[in-house]
Amino acid sequence: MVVESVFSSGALSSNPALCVQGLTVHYGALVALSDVSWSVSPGEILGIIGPNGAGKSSCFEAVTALVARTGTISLNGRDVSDVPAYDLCALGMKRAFQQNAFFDELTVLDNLLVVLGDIARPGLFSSIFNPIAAFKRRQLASIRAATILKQFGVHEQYHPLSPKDIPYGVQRMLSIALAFGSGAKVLLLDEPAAGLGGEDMEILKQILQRLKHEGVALVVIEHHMDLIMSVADRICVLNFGKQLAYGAPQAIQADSRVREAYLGTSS
Ligand SMILES: Nc1ncnc2c1ncn2[C@@H]1O[C@H](COP(=O)(O)OP(=O)(O)OP(=O)(O)O)[C@@H](O)[C@H]1O
Repeated sequence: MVVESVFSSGALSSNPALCVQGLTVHYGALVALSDVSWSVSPGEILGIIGPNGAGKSSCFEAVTALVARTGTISLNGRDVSDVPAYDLCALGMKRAFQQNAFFDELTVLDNLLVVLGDIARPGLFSSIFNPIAAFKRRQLASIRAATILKQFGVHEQYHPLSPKDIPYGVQRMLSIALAFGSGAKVLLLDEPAAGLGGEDMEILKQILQRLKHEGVALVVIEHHMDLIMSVADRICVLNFGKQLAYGAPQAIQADSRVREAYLGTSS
């Protein structure tokens, strides 16, 4: 048995925000994920790493109920294994995807107002019968949306633009802001650093650390080793759909099985 039991090693958090146990995903005959278990507590960052095709995104697909899977998933102590994807969001589990997806015909600010939904929308009745109140509500929502965007490094000059017209690095931050929306207890980020340069990488790092300090439980799939090793509290390493290792970043970096999986050599 290659995988050390995460239960016996005491590595599973005692009071997790999100806990997955025995997660298994099949795509037809292909076993994309096999018996994977990890957890993350409020104010923690769990990194998920592994070579291409290791099953990292499938892990998120499974956790967010977007593919058929077996295993159990609990959110703040509640078994949500049978809860559909749209209800998981209402329970505080949010996710940003590997590819950016925006409403390009709307401004950056309006993209977030759409996500904020009821908070921003005055409603037909109030728009017709109380337009001033509706206008004020919309104004307050815009101020709130602008504040959230700035917290994610999307500065004011980008708010009136279409997302397609802002720099790629800012688009990645916008993706995270849209996923987070009005708040999240658990935030799943799929390769947030993909394609980012030095300065954007530093901004991303600060965003992750801020969310962590605010008590959000973060699960981050990442290929960028310097980033994930510097911010994560624990790392789960996947290889060919199996959990190869699970532990503190230092232990993972020293693990010869991990080096072999990445480099084909344990030296
Ligand atoms: N919808 C699907 N149908 C069939 N096979 C799939 C599907 N999605 C993923 N796979 C396969 O499942 C395996 C795991 O894929 P997955 O995308 O989860 O890996 P990954 O670790 O996220 O890879 P990457 O780092 O390249 O994004 C791969 O062999 C992939 O080809």
